[in-house]
Amino acid sequence: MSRSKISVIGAGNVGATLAQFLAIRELGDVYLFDVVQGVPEGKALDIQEGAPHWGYDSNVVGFTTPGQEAYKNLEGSDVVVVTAGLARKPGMSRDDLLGKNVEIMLDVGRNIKKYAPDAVIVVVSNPADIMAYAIQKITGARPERIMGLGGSLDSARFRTFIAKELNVSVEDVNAFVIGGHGDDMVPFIRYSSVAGIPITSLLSKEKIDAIVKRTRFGGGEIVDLLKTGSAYYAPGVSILAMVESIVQDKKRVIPCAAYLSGKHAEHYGASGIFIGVPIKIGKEGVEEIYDIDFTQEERELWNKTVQSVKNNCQKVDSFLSGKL
Ligand SMILES: NC(=O)c1ccc[n+]([C@@H]2O[C@H](COP(=O)([O-])OP(=O)(O)OC[C@H]3O[C@@H](n4cnc5c(N)ncnc54)[C@H](O)[C@@H]3O)[C@@H](O)[C@H]2O)c1
Ligand SMILES: O=C(O)C[C@H](O)C(=O)O
Repeated sequence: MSRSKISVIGAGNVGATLAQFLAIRELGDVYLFDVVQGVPEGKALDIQEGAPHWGYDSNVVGFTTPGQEAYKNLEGSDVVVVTAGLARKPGMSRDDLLGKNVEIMLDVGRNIKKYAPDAVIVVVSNPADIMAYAIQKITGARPERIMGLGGSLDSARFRTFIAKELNVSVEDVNAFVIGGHGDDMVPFIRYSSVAGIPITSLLSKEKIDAIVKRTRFGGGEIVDLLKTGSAYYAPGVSILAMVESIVQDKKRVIPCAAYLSGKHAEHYGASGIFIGVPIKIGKEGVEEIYDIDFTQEERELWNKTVQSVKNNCQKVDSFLSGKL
């Protein structure tokens, strides 16, 4: 069996961390791209030289993109992960990155369209649901081939905080977060449990509210601590889980930003946008979307997050108008 080819565009904190995780797990050969001269080559070589200790045979190579010739190396990618773009600093929201990052998506997306039109695309650049929408418009790829990072990371945070509060293994905590990857994401309390026991019977309402709040602002908590950028270790492994499920066709069910149309659009009251919902991830990308029930209160939270994603998609539409 030939090795998978995984391309990572953006060799910054998230991209380089992911590249190393991919190599350590030997999920395929890793191709790293960035606009800053020498950075992708240097980081790829550095990761490659650790191989004897880790024991992996994955090839890790890097390419500087100005002049666009480098992008030819995207050809044959099974997966392309987009981590190129600005990260926020204290005082900023993810939405503040929209203007600059959508410009970067135009450059990146055009090259994916040209060289890797059949790849499954994982969009990480923020705001991720909105950048997934932009990448779909720019590449024209089938929406099922595109997913955005959000829930995989937010759920990992939610599970971590529940496990720490109860002093139990994270392995036994099941929980997920849906909606946009922004401050109005929806940590789903009713579907969260420890070894099948609902968290509502283990934790007080006050404790759960505090965990939900911390999860919603989990990205901002790290930004405030780091000061110079945003999280990358937990994002790296959250993307790794998605890529692993694609290249190994594992069919994992993970909440991610996926495109809603047809019966799912009707169920979720949101059509033609990417937003976090539980999906089955396999070789084909988004292989199934699960429609989950809402109580009245949950539906209100859901509608709020849908509205903010929709507003941002309109900004992308105006930006891309006349450019495609
Ligand atoms: N969706 C999520 O859950 C999630 C999680 C973490 C980070 N992010 C986002 O991922 C992005 C990257 O974060 P980071 O911490 O790695 O930032 P970073 O600044 O460390 O790295 C970004 C890299 O992108 C490169 N870049 C910029 N324009 C490019 C272009 N046109 N082509 C190729 N490369 C280009 C930069 O040179 C830089 O190396 C940010 O937008 C951040 O907000 C999203
Ligand atoms: O918070 C950010 O800006 C980065 C990322 O979306 C995160 O949740 O860590």
